[in-house]
Amino acid sequence: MGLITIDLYCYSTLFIISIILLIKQLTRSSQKSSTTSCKLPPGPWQLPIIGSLHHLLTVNGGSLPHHKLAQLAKAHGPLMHLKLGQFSTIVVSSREVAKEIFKSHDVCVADRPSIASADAVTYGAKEVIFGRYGDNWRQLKKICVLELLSQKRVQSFRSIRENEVFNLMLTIQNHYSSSSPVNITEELYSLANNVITRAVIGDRCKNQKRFLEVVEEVVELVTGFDLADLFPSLTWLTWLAGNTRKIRKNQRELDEFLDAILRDHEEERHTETDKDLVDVLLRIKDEDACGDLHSPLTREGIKAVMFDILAAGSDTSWNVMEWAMSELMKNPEVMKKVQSELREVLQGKTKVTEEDLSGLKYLKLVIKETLRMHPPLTLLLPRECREAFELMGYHIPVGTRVLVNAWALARDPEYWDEPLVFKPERFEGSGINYNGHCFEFIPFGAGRRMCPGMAFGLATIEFALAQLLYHFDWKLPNGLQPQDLDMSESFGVTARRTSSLLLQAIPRIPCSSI
Ligand code: HEM
Repeated sequence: MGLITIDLYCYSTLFIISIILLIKQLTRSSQKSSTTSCKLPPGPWQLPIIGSLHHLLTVNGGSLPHHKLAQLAKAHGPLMHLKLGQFSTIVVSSREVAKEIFKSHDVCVADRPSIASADAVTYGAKEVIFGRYGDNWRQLKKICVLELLSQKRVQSFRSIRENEVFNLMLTIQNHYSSSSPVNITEELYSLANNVITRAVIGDRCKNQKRFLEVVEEVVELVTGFDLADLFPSLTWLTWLAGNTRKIRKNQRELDEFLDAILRDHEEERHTETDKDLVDVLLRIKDEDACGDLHSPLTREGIKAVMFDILAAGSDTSWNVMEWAMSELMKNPEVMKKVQSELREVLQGKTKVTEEDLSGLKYLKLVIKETLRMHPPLTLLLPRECREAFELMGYHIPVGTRVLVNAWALARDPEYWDEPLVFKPERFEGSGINYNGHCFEFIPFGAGRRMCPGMAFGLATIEFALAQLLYHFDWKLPNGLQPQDLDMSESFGVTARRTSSLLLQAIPRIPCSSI
């Protein structure tokens, strides 16, 4: 779900592409692009073939696309036009432009671009994340919102969260006994993966470890608008990069896993109760005997949705928990305040349940502030314009890609006091929430394509952080000081930490099984 991954080695490839495309362009010089006569938004200067791509390249590969785009927006404005490879793209970097686009033109930008690698692994985008806007997508989104990820369903997975978080507490306790630091990055990754996997497929997967590896490998391959995705007409480039082969191989393996899981569920469904999300999907498929669904839910459709939820649900939650722990280590006074709240509210309880969380106001502010400074999907997910429209006096033609720099919006000094300081108090009584209407803060997106998994994600994040901070005190290992903690981020599926977070845990309140 990330975007542009471009490294130095790309320069030479870009040069070759430029030559080939230049020849193509010269031979077609009589054909005029329909967009050239339109008044497009301003943007940085473009090269004839590669467009604006060179503006995103850096000599040392240091700056990330959302950082670069934020810098460019300072020079060219909050509505900026770039040509990324073969695609005309607008980049939104202000609250006002985001509001205009999501409030007045959301339906025009409700499509996702067609990305060959994503289509391959999602059975032709027969799902929610990459699905083209239309009846099939609307039906699946409704199933997601009302059935798979509703508040009630999220509640029903409470015992999974309680059980997995308890296992995490035991693992950390064991690290203390062996006096080795905890690799909190790895532990939170496993936690997020286990919770989502059990919710989607239950405990019924043979060789679950390999299954999750395949899901991760596939996600990494489809994330990027790498060169092959940016120049889709150059099929040889995809071949050269080896992407097609890798994707085909992974897709086959992924499909075998998903198919076996689905078959097991089909064979074992004797009860009326849905044990996991695959059961829910099978029930909806069976109920279609009444013909309620606009288009029947197929086996492929179910497998595509299973992949969607596994892919979207794990890295995002993991990422937020990891950054929250990092920011708390960097800001000891915030750590002290959140731990005092937890210990005051929970009053020595050794068994913490989700019901105990309602009084944890400051913890919720800490999570909000983490999502402000570190939205996992820094540029949301790319949209594509399906109907031309006018925006701020500019013409936005059909087919234009739309990127919203949520990371830049949440760090803009025009909307935020001391935006680079981790200050959860800023949200106290502010009325700024996650609902996609406060456009300076949209970590879950906005409009029709907004995230349907917010309740699911927040439930895991809140419960895990509460327990980590309540049962243990935390120290940086080897005498490292908070100001020395490396907070650099790398661009991938989500904007994660570059280095793993290693911490020393000191048990404070004993933890017993629920
Ligand atoms: C803190 C955790 C999460 C964050 C910050 C997050 C953020 C996002 C964002 C920014 C988008 C794109 C919205 C847009 O294009 O406007 C998105 C889409 C999506 N997310 Fe999440 N997400 C999180 C957790 C989850 C979870 C746990 C699930 C599922 C269990 C999930 C499922 C989805 C799906 C299916 C979409 C595609 C929606 C569509 O295209 O209509 N997300 N998410």
